[in-house]
Amino acid sequence: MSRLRDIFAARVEDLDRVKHQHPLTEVRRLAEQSPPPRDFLTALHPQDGRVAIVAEIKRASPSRGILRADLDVVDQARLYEAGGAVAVSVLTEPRFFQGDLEDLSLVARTIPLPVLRKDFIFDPYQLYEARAAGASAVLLIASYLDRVLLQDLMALTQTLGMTALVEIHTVEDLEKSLHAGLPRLIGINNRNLHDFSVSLDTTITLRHLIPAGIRVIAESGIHTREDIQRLRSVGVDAFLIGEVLVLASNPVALLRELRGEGSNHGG
Ligand SMILES: O=P(O)(O)OC[C@@H](O)[C@@H](O)c1c[nH]c2ccccc12
Repeated sequence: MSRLRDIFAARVEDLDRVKHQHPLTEVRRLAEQSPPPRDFLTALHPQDGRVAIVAEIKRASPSRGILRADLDVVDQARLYEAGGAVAVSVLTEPRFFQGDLEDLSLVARTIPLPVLRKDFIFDPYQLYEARAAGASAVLLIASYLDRVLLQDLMALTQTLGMTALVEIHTVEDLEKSLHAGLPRLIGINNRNLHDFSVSLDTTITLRHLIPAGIRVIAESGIHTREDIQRLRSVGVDAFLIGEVLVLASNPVALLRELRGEGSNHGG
């Protein structure tokens, strides 16, 4: 549990500081004044039937270190939109991923796609912050949150008009999520957040245990068109892809290839 605990522990410290600078009442007011969020769930089902990719922006990760220190988040977001991504995920954790809430806010103001706040969320304050920054969705990591907290955060996310992406990695996480209310969207993380090992078999094992009606995103370790076809065949609705897109010299071309556009692999 150590790596994930370390990241959350750092996040608890960060949040204490932020709360002193900007009290909850202030952030809540900003959230309430923000325009209604774009619909994340609807975006996952593009009308033209194309493969739904949520493209991620991150400068670094604890498993890989620095990916691209000079990444321009606005340029990258525009490339993702041009490549046909249905939504964008922005890491807002500063220490391990070198992200910032301001990155999310810039992206949300620049492109029309819905934006996911990718962070280590454990406090309602962070949901108001997300909403005020223009997020349409937030990540909730089931393995870290107890059932009651998960339930409260899911409920507030919905009240604020955003979508909760409830992330699971094990059967226990799935059971906890289902008991915490009715998630509308579950992300199966192929990466073990405790030791960072990755296997797409995680999605293949857990997918069929998720009740009908819940949308499913496969997350992490997706590199090729073949990976996508393999995961589509077990009924995954959408794909969250970061590393290969951040490292790509031509993210537009890579997105098109991953989506099967303009290739002879078929859609
Ligand atoms: O870069 P990848 O392997 O394509 O993975 C993206 C995304 O799934 C990953 O960044 C992620 C999934 N769950 C998380 C939780 C916290 C931080 C990051 C993540």
